[in-house]
Amino acid sequence: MKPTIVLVGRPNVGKSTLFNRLTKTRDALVADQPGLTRDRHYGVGRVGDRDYLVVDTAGFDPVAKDGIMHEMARQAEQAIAEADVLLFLVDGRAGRTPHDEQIAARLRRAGRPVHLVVNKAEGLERAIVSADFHALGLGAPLPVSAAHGDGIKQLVELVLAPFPEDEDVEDAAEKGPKVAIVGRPNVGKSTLVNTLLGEERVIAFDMPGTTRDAIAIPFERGGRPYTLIDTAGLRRRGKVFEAVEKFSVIKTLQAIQESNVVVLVLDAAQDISDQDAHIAGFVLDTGRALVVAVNKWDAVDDYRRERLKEDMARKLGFLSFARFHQISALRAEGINGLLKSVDGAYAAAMANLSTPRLTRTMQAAVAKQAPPRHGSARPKLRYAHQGGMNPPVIVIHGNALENIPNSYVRFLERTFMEAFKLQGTPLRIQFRTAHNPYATKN
Ligand SMILES: Nc1nc2c(ncn2[C@@H]2O[C@H](COP(=O)(O)OP(=O)(O)OP(=O)(O)O)[C@@H](O)[C@H]2O)c(=O)[nH]1
Ligand SMILES: Nc1nc2c(ncn2[C@@H]2O[C@H](COP(=O)(O)OP(=O)(O)OP(=O)(O)O)[C@@H](O)[C@H]2O)c(=O)[nH]1
Repeated sequence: MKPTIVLVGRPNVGKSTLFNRLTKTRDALVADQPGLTRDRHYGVGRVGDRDYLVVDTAGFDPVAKDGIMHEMARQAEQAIAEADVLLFLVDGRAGRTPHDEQIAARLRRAGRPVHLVVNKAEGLERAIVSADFHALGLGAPLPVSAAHGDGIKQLVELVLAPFPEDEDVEDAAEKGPKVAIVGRPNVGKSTLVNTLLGEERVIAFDMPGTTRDAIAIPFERGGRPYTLIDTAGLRRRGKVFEAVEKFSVIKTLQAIQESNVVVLVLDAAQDISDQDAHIAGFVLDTGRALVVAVNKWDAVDDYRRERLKEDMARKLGFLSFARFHQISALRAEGINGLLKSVDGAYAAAMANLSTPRLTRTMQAAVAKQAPPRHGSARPKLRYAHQGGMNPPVIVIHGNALENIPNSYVRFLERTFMEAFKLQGTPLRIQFRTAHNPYATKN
C-alpha cells in the first residue's frame, strides 16, 4: 500500500513549499516533457524504495459557510476523509493562532493519524516553539524548515513508518497485471468495467478491511489473469458494478499507484480537458504503464473523429510511449485489442534487460549521436544496466554525466524503447558519474 499524505494548515504557513519538497525527489527522475503540466496540488514522492502520494489542501477554513472558501473547505474535507495520514502545518514564526485552534479541533475528530508540523523553525528555540504548539493537543510538535529542507527526511520516515511496505514487484508477477481504469466523470469507466467482467467469471471479490476501501477484483479474460484495482468506489450491485460515490481525484491517484498498468479512458464526444491531461501527467510521474482507451467511438462521426485526433496530438503528445485504442465499452467493441495492449504494456514494464545488450544499445546510440560537450568536458557514457522495473530504470555509468541535456535523455529513451520494444511503459534513465580523479579528461 502506498500511503496518502494530506497537508492541512491555514494560508501562508508553507504548505506549497513543503509539498514541493515532498514531491521533488521524484521529479528529478522524470525528464521534462513538452506539454506536460502538473497539477499543483497532487504529487508523488519517494523516499528510499517507498512511494507515497501527497495532497496539498488549499485555504482550509472549517468555518466558511459559502462562496469560494466554502468550496475549498469542502474539497479539503474530502481530502481529509481520504487521507491515510494528515500533516497539520503551523507557522513557528507566527506562533499559535485562533485559526490553528479551529483546524486542530477539526483534525482531532478526523479519525486519522495527525502529525503536528511546525514550519519555518530554522533558528528558533525548540523548547519555546514546542511549548506554544503543544497546547493544540495533537502531540509533540515536529519542527521543520520546508524552505531549507531541515527535518524533512526524518518527518517522512516517521510518517511512513506505520505503513507496511509493498510486496515485491517480481513476486506479484504471477497474478497478472494489476489494472486501474481511470478517467474523469462520465467517460464510461463503469461501463468498461462491466464489459470486462461481465462475460467472464469473476474469480473472487474481496473487500479487505483496510483503512481505506482499496478493492482488488481478480478476473480472467482469454485464460489470462488480471486484477482490477477499483477507483471511484465501484460497488457490486446485483450483477453489475456501479459508481456509488462522486468522482474522487485522490481515489483515482491511489488506484494508479496501486496498479501496474493504467487504462486511461477518454470520451470521444468531448475535447481533451485539463483534468484528462492532469491524470495522464500523474501516470507519467508514477511511471506506470499506460494504455489509452478512446471510448464512445460509436457515438461520433468522421468529422469529430478527425478533430479529436488533432486535439489528442496537441494535448497528450507526451504520451507517445502509449498505445491508443478506439473502443465502445457499451457495444463491447475494441476490448480484445485493448487488453492485448494491456498485456504488451505489462510485459514491457516488467521486461528483463540484459546488461550487455543495454550497453551495446547505448554505445550504438552514442556512435550515432554523441552527447553535447559542456564547457571543456564531453560526457562519457561507459556502460548501462537495469536498475528497476515498472517503470524500467536504466542506469548509465560514466563521467561528466551531470550536464547531459533533457533532449539527449529523450533521445536515449527513444533508442532504448525501440531496441527493446518497450511500447506502453515510460522509461527512466539515471546517470551515475564516477568521481575518479584519474578519469580520462578527453
Ligand atoms: N522562514 C521560512 N519561510 C518559509 C518556510 N517555508 C515557507 N516559507 C515562506 O512562507 C510563505 C508561504 O509559503 P507557501 O508555501 O506559499 O504557503 P502556503 O501554506 O502554501 O500558503 P497558501 O498557498 O496561501 O495556502 C512564503 O513566503 C515562503 O517563502 C520556511 O521553512 N522558513
Ligand atoms: N455511446 C456510448 N455511450 C457510452 C459508452 N460507454 C459509456 N457510455 C455512456 O456514458 C455514460 C457514462 O458511463 P459510465 O460508465 O457511468 O461512466 P463513468 O466514467 O463510470 O462515470 P462516473 O461514475 O461518473 O465516473 C452512460 O450513460 C453510459 O451509457 C460507449 O461506448 N458508447
